[in-house]
Amino acid sequence: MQNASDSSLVGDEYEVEVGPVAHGGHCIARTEEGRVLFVRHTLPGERVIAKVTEGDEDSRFLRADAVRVIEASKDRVEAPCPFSGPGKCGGCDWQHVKPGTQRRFKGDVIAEQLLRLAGLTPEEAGWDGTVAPAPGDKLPPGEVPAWRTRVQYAVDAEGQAGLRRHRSHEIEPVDHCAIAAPGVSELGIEKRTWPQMATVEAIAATGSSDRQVILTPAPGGRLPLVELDKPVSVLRVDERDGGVHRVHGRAFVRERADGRTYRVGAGGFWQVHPQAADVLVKAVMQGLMPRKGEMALDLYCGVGLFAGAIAERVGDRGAVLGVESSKRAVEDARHNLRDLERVRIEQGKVDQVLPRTGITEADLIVLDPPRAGAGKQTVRSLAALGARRIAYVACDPAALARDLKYFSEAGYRPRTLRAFDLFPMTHHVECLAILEPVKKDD
Ligand SMILES: C[S@@+](CC[C@H](N)C(=O)[O-])C[C@H]1O[C@@H](n2cnc3c(N)ncnc32)[C@H](O)[C@@H]1O
Repeated sequence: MQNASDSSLVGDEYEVEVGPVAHGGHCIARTEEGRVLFVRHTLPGERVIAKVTEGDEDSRFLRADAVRVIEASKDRVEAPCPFSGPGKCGGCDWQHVKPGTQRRFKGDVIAEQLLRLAGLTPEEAGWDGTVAPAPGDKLPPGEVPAWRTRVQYAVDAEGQAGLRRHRSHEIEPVDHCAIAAPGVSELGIEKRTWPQMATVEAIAATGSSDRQVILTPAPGGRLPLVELDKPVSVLRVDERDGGVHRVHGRAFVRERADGRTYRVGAGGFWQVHPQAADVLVKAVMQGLMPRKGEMALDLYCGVGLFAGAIAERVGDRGAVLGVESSKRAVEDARHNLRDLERVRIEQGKVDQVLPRTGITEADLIVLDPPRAGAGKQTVRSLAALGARRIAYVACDPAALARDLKYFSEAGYRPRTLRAFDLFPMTHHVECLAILEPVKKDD
């Protein structure tokens, strides 16, 4: 993002020694005058020329790209993707870093957030400090896990699909995304033009051959006749109300996890890494250890992933209540779990639905909120239900740490914490905290 003010420092260059990794895919450095820089495309310990990309004289910190490396870290590699680098595609943050070191960086960020926002050391959080790769993602040097089963391409004025540059509306033209799953790459979105379109989202389901393309026309744009080499369903986003409508084929894709098939309608949430749903279900079940006859809540339940897994385990005498705000996802969840009689799905926001249900206690709770986390009020009302264990699935370690602090104030502490690298090459990381009530004599 260019800063146009008179005091803009965009374009200025500083030679700096690079400090630690910070949350967001950059490292911290200071200029000789003491200005704080968030520098991308570098690693801790490097000496680089950092060119300012955002900020002015009055900014608390400046954003910058390392445009020249003077002293390289031993953990630096040549980025396997030619579209990665200063000013290019903004999708990946760590292409230039060895995969094991990427995971170490993510671990450093989690540790820093836990300490700063929750006052927890790794030991106190029940975490061994590691970030586990997804099964199959440990590859020979130079090879990149092709994990993105959902890719949103932006389309330029000529109808060419590309990927957005970092913090920008500008588009980097690409002929292939290195981290796109094979099912997405095979659709060849980059190989044809998309006149009058603003974005094209490609989805390749896991465990079924379903492929889907969701088109968003540019303002006033008309839908093109879409003919791809592969069988694919096509949907379009209505620019007036944001609704997603079927053009041809199915209005959903079928995903598989934990031995069940889940229908996911357009725009509905499903984990992007093909192993993620299985990895998380397994870890949540290991952490909660559901018992026959227990009553569980699956909050922010999407299309019912954890509700389905828990319901199978608590059996006919148990019960599961799922809560989800998206109407479409609720329809899918009810359809997906229709064989499980003791599952009920309620539509609405967690903080509004829970009081309405009249539920005053639960044995187990899973919550998997969006990036912002659950927040103080919701955490308090969950703690009041007295669950013997709570599984908190988090895609943002900062939000997790904030909510862990609220849980601690409400009498829950982490029993274990695990972290998974379900977004290789990017700064994103998934965490799972299993919480339990603090005992009186603790
Ligand atoms: C990270 S997704 C998790 C979905 C599901 N647990 C899964 O793994 O597939 C978060 C979900 O929460 C829903 N959501 C967002 N805000 C919500 C709220 N305040 N109350 C209930 N659901 C919400 C979103 O629609 C989305 O489906």
